[in-house]
Amino acid sequence: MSELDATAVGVRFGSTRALESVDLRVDAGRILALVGPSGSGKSTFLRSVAGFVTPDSGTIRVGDHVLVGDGVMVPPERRGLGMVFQHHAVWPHMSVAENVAYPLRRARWNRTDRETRVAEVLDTVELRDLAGRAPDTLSGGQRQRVALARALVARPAVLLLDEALSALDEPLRASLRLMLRRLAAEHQLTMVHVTHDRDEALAIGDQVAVLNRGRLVQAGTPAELDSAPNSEFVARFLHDATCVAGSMGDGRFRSDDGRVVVDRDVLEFQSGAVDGPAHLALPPDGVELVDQPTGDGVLPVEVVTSLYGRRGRTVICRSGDLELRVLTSDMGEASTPPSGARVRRGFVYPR
Ligand SMILES: Nc1ncnc2c1ncn2[C@@H]1O[C@H](COP(=O)(O)OP(=O)(O)OP(=O)(O)O)[C@@H](O)[C@H]1O
Repeated sequence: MSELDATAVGVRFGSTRALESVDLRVDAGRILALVGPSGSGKSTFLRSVAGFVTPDSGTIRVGDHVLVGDGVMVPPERRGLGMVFQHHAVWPHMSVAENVAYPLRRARWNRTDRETRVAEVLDTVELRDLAGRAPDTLSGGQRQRVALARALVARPAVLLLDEALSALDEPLRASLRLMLRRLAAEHQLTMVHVTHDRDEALAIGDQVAVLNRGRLVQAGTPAELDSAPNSEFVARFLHDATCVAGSMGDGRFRSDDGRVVVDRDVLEFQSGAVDGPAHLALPPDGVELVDQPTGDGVLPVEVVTSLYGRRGRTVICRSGDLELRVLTSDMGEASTPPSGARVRRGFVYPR
């Protein structure tokens, strides 16, 4: 049980800046979910912690142990970390138990201690009954749990998960998310979980960090990120928000084309007050469909199509060049389709 502390980590591959002065911290026994679009630097961060990538600046510490920085670069095998990848690297010629025992064998544990520890870990990941099985007789989810057990067996200080659930289908994925949450709580395991799936990041992380183009954009609890995205990018990425360019003035937001005019009362300013050029981000649950195309904060829309979801139907509308998503609880019953969308909540950022 150790905290992970990364300060000002920078990584460059030739002319590509993969990470730029990233600060991230995970408390002991907590899960940090790292999310961002493809190429944002998630794997590079994880690989820097694991020791497969050498940062050109910054410090990485686990507990009191400096892994990177101050002239130190500890090799991967001496970092005491566990890692699980998307595609389970389980050795086909070894049984489940032999796979899990492998790190202990390399660390020269004696046979009795090894067997006790392997049985314990197989219990943890609910695989004890399959200890003697060959990996090619297991399901994908079972094989991924073997990889997890092997990463856990030597009691890593921090567990690193690189898209570790991404190759699995629901509902297996959901059950492994729960298993990871339980492991962190019951065994006080510190984890960094990299995923491109924002719902998974919010579900699994005690803290969620959003990366974009190698920079940390926002970090906070899932509730903080959900309710207060600090930038247009996070509003788009986490909320599917529609973004409109315009400006703030006279107590309202007005889009450049004049189609969207919204009173300040329903607007939130997560990155401080804005006066002048601005972006308005409209999350789907911040807009409601109405029968009239005009009115206060209403823009005329045409319904294009809709997607069913458990929280309601997401209606895709068009208003001029703008494509707008609206989360609605009732749709499809009305005899005439809605012709307006009223803004009830929007986020404003400087432009
Ligand atoms: N070994 C490498 N050599 C050169 N460039 C690299 C290397 N590894 C990563 N990059 C570049 O660094 C940037 C960040 O890549 P990284 O794999 O960390 O992103 P990611 O967020 O994990 O993406 P994905 O979700 O697609 O896996 C990208 O521009 C990528 O092309």
